[in-house]
Amino acid sequence: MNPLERYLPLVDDEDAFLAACDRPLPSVVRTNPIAATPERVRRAFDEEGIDHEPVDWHDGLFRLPSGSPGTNWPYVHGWIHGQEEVSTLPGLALDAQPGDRVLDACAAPGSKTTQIAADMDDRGTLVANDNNLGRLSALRHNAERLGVTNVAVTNQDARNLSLRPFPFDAFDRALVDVPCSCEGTCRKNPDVLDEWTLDHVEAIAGVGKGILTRAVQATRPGGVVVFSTCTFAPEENEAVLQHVLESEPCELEAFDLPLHTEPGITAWDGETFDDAMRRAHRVYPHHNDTGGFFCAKLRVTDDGTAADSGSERIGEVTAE
Ligand SMILES: C[S@@+](CC[C@H](N)C(=O)[O-])C[C@H]1O[C@@H](n2cnc3c(N)ncnc32)[C@H](O)[C@@H]1O
Repeated sequence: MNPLERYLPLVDDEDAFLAACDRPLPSVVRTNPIAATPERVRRAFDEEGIDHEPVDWHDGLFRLPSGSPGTNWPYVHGWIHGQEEVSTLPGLALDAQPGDRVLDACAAPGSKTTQIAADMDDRGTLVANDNNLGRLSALRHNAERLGVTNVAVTNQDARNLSLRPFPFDAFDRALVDVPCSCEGTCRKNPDVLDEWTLDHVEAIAGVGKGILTRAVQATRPGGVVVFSTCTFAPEENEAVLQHVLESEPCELEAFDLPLHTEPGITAWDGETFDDAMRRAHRVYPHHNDTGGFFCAKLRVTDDGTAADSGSERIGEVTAE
């Protein structure tokens, strides 16, 4: 069975949803405002004869109908970064400010990290953590190419993230872009549907719960935690949020996104979720001709336990 059929009861137009999931996704690049303006990038594309189309809801994004972004010189100069449209949404929700202390708990290869660094005007502290050392090399390369200097790279299991390496005991904001079953990337990588199993969905949802829990604990009261996945599976989305709402001092906050989204759901497969789940956003491919995505914003409400809960530092820390 095609796993996408699980979600037909959730969508407004079943045929349009399945047809969109079957169409290849165009390459998209994000302007890196540390190095260039959207207008400068557009002129560079014109000068080089690179086909490009604007994205109507974000003036820094361009679709490249006929090319891979890594082969043009605006890329080599760090003016642009290949990043799917929906992948820019968590950064918009996080709204990081210059001088903030920000955690990116699952950061590699750094698309969202480098977007957040630009929002911070490359000032403050951005901790880019990932448990996969190989993927962290790609993050370091991207940060260097894009001229990002406010990033500290850590190699920890985010479920036990230690704050000992840092001269502060809580973050102002955290992004939790967890590993997932990646169903929403099927337009780019159809293999994800062939490899799909419910056992994997449930196992990876457990990892998501652990990472989101620790990120909330590591964020100061009043701080913001953004949670995102590229899957439609409620087990990995609403059920993870429900777990954290019940166990940590935080609440779901309403927020706007500049494209068509649907609210998070309040029931799935015999389970019910908090009504506030409707404040989360589901992105279906047929509404904006994008990948699939999920994004929610939590506000930490009470004094959590940001300091280390006795866990040992697991990985190395290197200043970027
Ligand atoms: C969806 S990807 C992150 C993409 C990244 N945020 C970006 O925009 O480029 C999920 C990441 O989580 C990492 N990961 C998986 N389990 C983890 C864990 N327990 N702790 C920290 N990172 C983990 C994976 O190595 C992977 O790089």
